[in-house]
Amino acid sequence: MNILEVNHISKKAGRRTLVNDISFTVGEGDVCGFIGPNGAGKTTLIRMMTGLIRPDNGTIRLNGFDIRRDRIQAMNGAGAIVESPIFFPYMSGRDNLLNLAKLHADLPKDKRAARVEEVLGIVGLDGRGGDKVRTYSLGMKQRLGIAQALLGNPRLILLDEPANGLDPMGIRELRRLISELNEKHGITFFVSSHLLDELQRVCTRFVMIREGRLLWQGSREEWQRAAGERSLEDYFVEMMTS
Ligand SMILES: Nc1ncnc2c1ncn2[C@@H]1O[C@H](COP(=O)(O)OP(=O)(O)OP(=O)(O)O)[C@@H](O)[C@H]1O
Repeated sequence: MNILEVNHISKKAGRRTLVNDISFTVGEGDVCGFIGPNGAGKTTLIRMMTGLIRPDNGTIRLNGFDIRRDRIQAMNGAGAIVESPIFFPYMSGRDNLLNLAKLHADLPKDKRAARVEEVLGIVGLDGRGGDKVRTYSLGMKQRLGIAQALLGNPRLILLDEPANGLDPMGIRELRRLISELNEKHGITFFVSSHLLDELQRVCTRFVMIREGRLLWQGSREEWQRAAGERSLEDYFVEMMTS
């Protein structure tokens, strides 16, 4: 089953076309890398996928629900970090999550605290849940962001440039967390990134865009067949410049 379907999506800002008739699908259980150079339209597309902005044309379905017509149901099964997650720095990670848990109508009041402990444990922040967020490293803030995305028990998580600004250790932890959530909890991921090497290690599928247009989509195996001996990075640069 396709957990994410993007059908003929276009978006203009004034006369400028930011996204031009893009279609692709992501199957349940995939970790899909979303690749494109700066300004390709990745953030614009992810913002449309989460219903933050409206496309001019086309439809987007999350878990089978149209994000425009049935946003609540569509986002019910999805979690997202689109801009850097914003937390109150003077509150603990745990209290931030308890606060955000109130937004999940399907999480009853008496289950909130247990769910918060559970997601803190999943992202490896259980030992630091009581510390104020301002004492967290960027990597810990990213993990707290993922914990927030996990609160509603999503089947799909969308991440826009989650590795931005992270050091190599932070990137490795993030990669491990994505793999673990995918393998142990069956969560599908759609992750935009410039870090091709990182994506190559974790992704089962790729969607590539340039100047608002779809350039390539396919599985890791198809990608490897096409790239041959070349590294993902070399092949990417070749496709982007051809
Ligand atoms: N509201 C807007 N009005 C005009 N132009 C915009 C608007 N939003 C985005 N753009 C432009 O659209 C293009 C695509 O932007 P977008 O942020 O989606 O790209 P991106 O692929 O996420 O890039 P990056 O990797 O640099 O974050 C950019 O050239 C950007 O300047």
